[in-house]
Amino acid sequence: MEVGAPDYLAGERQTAEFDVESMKVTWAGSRHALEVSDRMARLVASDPVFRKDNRVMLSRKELFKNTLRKAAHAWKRIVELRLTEEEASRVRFFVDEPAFTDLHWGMFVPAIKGQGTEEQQQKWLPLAYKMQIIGCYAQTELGHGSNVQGLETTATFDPKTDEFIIHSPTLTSSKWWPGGLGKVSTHAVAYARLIVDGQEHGVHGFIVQLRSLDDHMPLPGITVGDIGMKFGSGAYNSMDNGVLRFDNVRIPRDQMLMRVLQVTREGKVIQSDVPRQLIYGTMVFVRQTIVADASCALSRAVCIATRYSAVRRQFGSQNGGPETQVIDYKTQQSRLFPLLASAYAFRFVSEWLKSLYTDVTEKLQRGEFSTLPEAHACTAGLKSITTSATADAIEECRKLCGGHGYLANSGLPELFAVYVPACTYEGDNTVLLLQVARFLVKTVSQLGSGKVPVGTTAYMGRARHLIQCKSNVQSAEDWLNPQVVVEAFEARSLRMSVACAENLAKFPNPEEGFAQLAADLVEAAAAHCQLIVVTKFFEKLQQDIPGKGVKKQLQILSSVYALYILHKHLGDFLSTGSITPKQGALANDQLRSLYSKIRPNAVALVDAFNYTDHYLSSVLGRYDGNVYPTLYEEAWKDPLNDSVVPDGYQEYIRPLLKQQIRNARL
Ligand SMILES: CCCCCCCC/C=C\CCCC(=O)SCCNC(=O)CCNC(=O)[C@H](O)C(C)(C)COP(=O)(O)OP(=O)(O)OC[C@H]1O[C@@H](n2cnc3c(N)ncnc32)[C@H](O)[C@@H]1OP(=O)(O)O
Ligand SMILES: Cc1cc2nc3c(=O)[nH]c(=O)nc-3n(C[C@H](O)[C@H](O)[C@H](O)COP(=O)(O)OP(=O)(O)OC[C@H]3O[C@@H](n4cnc5c(N)ncnc54)[C@H](O)[C@@H]3O)c2cc1C
Repeated sequence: MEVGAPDYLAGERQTAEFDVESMKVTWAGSRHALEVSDRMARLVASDPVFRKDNRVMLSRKELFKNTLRKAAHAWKRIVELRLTEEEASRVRFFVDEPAFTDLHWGMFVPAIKGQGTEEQQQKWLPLAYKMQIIGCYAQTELGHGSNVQGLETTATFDPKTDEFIIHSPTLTSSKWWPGGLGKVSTHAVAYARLIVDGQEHGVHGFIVQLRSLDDHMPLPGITVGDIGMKFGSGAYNSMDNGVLRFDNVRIPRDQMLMRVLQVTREGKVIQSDVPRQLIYGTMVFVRQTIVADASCALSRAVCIATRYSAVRRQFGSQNGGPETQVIDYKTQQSRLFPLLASAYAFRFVSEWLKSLYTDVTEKLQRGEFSTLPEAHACTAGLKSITTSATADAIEECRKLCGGHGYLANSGLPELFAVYVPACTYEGDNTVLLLQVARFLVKTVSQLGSGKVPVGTTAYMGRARHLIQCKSNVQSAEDWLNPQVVVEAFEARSLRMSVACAENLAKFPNPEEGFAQLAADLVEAAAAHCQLIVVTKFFEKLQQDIPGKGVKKQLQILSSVYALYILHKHLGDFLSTGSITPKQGALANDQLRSLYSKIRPNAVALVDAFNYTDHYLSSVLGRYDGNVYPTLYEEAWKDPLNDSVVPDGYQEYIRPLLKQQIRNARL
C-alpha cells in the first residue's frame, strides 16, 4: 500500500487478537521462507513486464507471445541477479501465468533426476538447468490418460543400430495434453511401451529431441502442434498443451531412462532392484507439490472474499447509519470461515507431505522401498481431496462476492478457470481415490496377520477399539478436545474401510467386487484422507509456534476445519455410529461459536498470507479495501468504452431502430 493512502480495512485490522507478522512466518514455514517470498513478490510486482491486468483481453496469439516474453524476462532476471533455485521458483510462482517453464522445471527435470541413471543425469541435467534445452513430460495420449499401462506409443530396440524406434501406431496413440509441447519444447520425456526382441516390457520413459536447436523446426518423423483453446479466457490458454506423433523416430539406446530397467548393447533386458513403480515417481513428486498449490489457490480466493465481505454492506441500516457488513451475516461466516480454515489446513498438511516425500526419497536412494506404497497413497489421496475442495471453494468465493465476483477484475473467474484442471491433471481425482482405496483395503485385509499398520494407517492397528468405541462428547466444549475429534474421525474412517472390505469379501472375484463397490470405496478413501488433514493440523499445534495469540488462532481454525468436515459428512459419522445425532448437533453449536471467534481476526488472518495486490490481481481483494472507486475507474478502461457509440452501430443498431420506427408508423 502507498504510504499515507487511506486504509478502508484499518478498523478490521485493529480488532485482530494476534501478531500478524508472526502468523506470516508460520504460514510461510520459516522466517527465511517469508523473507525470500516477500522479496521475490515485490521484485515481480514492481516490474512492468509482469503486468497481468490485461490478460483476459488478449487474443490467444498475443497471450501466448506475452507469456513467452514474461518467461524469457524472468529467466534474464534470474540469471542477472544470480537468484538461488528457491528464489527462482518464487519468481515463477509470482509471475503467476501457466507456462512451459512449469513443466520443464516441474516434470522434465524431475523425471530425469528420478528415473535416469547417474550418467544420464550428468549428461542431460546441466543442459536443462541452463535452459539450453527445454523439456516437457509426454505421457498422456489421445486414447489413454488415467490408464498408463494402456499407452500405445512403442519404443522398439534395434540391435543393428543400437537405437530405439519411437512410433505412434494409431491415431489414439498421439501424445495429447503435455504442457509446453505444442510450441516450445525442444525435448520430451516420452512414455512408450518398450519392445525388445519382440517381447513387451511395459511403459518406460525416453528422452526424445523434438525440435532443431538451430531453427526450432520439428525433426524428421515428428509432427507436433497445439491442441487448441481451453476453458475460460486468459487462464490456462497461456500454456501450449500439445499433440505429438512419432513416425519411426530413431533415438540412441542411452536415451531410455534406465534407473529401473536397463537394455544392454546386446539387447538384454536387466531389471534393477528398484521397484517398477518408480517409473511413476515423477507423478508422486508433482502430486505432492500440487497439495501445496491448493493451499495457495484457496488462500488467494479466500483473501479476496474475506476482504470484500468486510467492505461490502447490505441491509440493516439503523436510523440512517451504515448498513451491515456482509461478513457479519452468520450465513456468510458459515460459508467463508471453513474455507479460511481449509486454506490453513492444506498449508500444514502440504508441509507434512513434503517432509514425508523427502524422507521416502532419501530411503529410496538407500535402497529401502517399503514406504513407497504409503507415499503413493498419501500423495494421490491428498492431491485428490485438496484440489477438489479448492476448486469448489474458489467458486464459492465468487458467489460470496455477489455480482461483482463475476467481473473478471475480481480475479475469481480466471483463478477458477486456471485452477479447475488440477482436479484432472496429474491423475483424475476419482481414479486417485480408488488407488487410496486399494491401499486401505489391503491394509484392512492384513489386520490380524501380524503385520502392524504404520504411518497414516497406524490407527487401523487399534481396529478392535475403533470398531465399537462410542464418543463420550457431552457438551459443545468437548468438541474442542483434539483427541475426541481425532477418535471420531478414526472410527468413521476405519468403519467405512472395514465395511468396504466386508462387502468386497462377498464377491467371488475381487476385481469385480472392487468395480461394483467403487463409489463406496471412494468415500472411504476420502474419509481416510480427511483424517490425515485433521490429524496433521492438530500435530502442527504440538510444535513451538511463536508470536502473540498465533497458536490460539490456529487452534480455533483447526477446530473449525475438523467440525466443518464433520458437519458436511454428518451422514458418514451417524451411519457408522461414530457419533450420535445429539453429538452431531453439539458439534454444530460449537462451530457457530467458533465463527464468532474468527470474525474479529478474519481480515488479519488473510493478511497473514502476505499476498501483494499484484499477485491477487483483484479489485475486490485490494489490501486497502478501496473497492468502489477502483471498480468504477476500471470499467472505463474496457475497450468497449473506447468510443461512446460502439463499432457496429451504423450496420446493426441504427437499421434496427429505423425499422422499429417504420413498424410503429404502420
Ligand atoms: C515444483 C514445481 C511443480 C510444478 C508443477 C507443475 C504443474 C503443472 C500442471 C500440470 C501438469 C500436469 C501433468 C500431467 O498431468 S502428467 C500425466 C499424469 N498422469 C496421471 O497421473 C495418470 C494417472 N494414472 C496412474 O497414475 C496409474 O496409471 C494408476 C491409476 C496408478 C494405475 O496404474 P497401474 O495400472 O499400473 O497400476 P495398478 O493400479 O495396477 O497398481 C499397481 C501397483 O502400483 C502401485 N502404484 C501405482 N501408482 C504408483 C505410484 N505413483 N507410486 C508408487 N506405487 C504406485 C499401486 O498401488 C499398485 O500397488 P500394489 O501393491 O497394489 O500392487
Ligand atoms: C490442463 C491439463 C494439463 C495436462 N498436462 C499434461 C502433461 O503435461 N503431460 C501429460 O502427460 N498429461 C497431461 N495432462 C493429461 C492428464 O494427466 C490426464 O488428462 C489425466 O491424467 C486424466 O486422464 P484422462 O484424460 O484419460 O481421463 P479419463 O481417465 O478418460 O477420465 C474420464 C472419466 O472417467 C473416469 N474414470 C477413468 N478411469 C476410471 C476407473 N478406473 N474407475 C472409475 N472411473 C474412471 C474418471 O473419473 C473421469 O470421470 C494434462 C491435462 C490437463 C487437463
